[in-house]
Amino acid sequence: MAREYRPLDCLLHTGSEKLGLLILNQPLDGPERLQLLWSKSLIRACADGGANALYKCMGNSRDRFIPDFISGDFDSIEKAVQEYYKEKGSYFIETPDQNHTDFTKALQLLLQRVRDHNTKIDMVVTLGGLSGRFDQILASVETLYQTRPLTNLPLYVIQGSSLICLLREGKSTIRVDKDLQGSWCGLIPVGEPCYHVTTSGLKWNLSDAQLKFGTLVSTSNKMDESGVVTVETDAPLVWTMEVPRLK
Ligand SMILES: Cc1ncc(C[n+]2csc(CCOP(=O)(O)OP(=O)(O)O)c2C)c(N)n1
Ligand SMILES: O=c1ccn([C@@H]2O[C@H](COP(=O)(O)O)[C@@H](O)[C@H]2O)c(=O)[nH]1
Repeated sequence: MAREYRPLDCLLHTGSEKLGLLILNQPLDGPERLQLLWSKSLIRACADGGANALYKCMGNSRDRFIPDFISGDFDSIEKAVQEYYKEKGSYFIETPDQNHTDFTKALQLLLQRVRDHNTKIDMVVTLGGLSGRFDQILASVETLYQTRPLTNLPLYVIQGSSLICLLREGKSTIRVDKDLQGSWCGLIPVGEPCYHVTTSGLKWNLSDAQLKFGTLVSTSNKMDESGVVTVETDAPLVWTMEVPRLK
């Protein structure tokens, strides 16, 4: 059976989907997107300097946006921010391991808490991770590969006008409300080559094609007017698409 992805539904004011929300150390795209995602979330967390971003973004409303936990090696969170969220009751979890990023460790903790408390969420949305340092951008993709054995939930990473998620081997269906369709999308074989990829619903479809760096990578592709893309792949594959600005 195909896995279903509805990557942009989390950004609609309608809908009943429930989220896990993780904030990374990148500037947030403004309070509106964050408020909407926050209101749909059953668990909210920051990775280290992500707490600085939340603190700054929410300004005088920040006391209504207190994360459940903040984790990391704590080399980036500002002292005043740390004190503020401690006083407001956020749980602090130190993860000193220097072989994994704060993103990977925070996502693992979030998924662990979801499992332990039997929290019913439909997806995890991470804000940040796609801009700033190039090593961290690639590490964000790597986190999605690392986390594959831990969950079947869709994991979306969103920053600015970009979204990524990792499609598993097998069949996937991606549905996007026609009003939300952006002008570009792509299928990027970052972690390993994909030797057999077949798609429908794209302007440039693939038919049992190889996607591999040095051979073919599908960038600057477009969804057709159906709003439904199907992807069948023999290896995990990064789906990326434009995130429109929503009012
Ligand atoms: C082969 C190898 N290269 C590099 C590292 C270093 N390293 C990998 S993940 C990590 C932690 C990164 O923490 P994070 O807070 O996510 O990023 P920072 O802002 O500190 O760079 C470190 C130090 C390593 N452990 N092994
Ligand atoms: O340029 C950057 C810097 C960081 N990130 C992400 O945020 C977390 C936490 O970062 P800290 O610097 O430890 O506060 C990091 O693991 C990255 O995933 C980023 O995306 N871009």
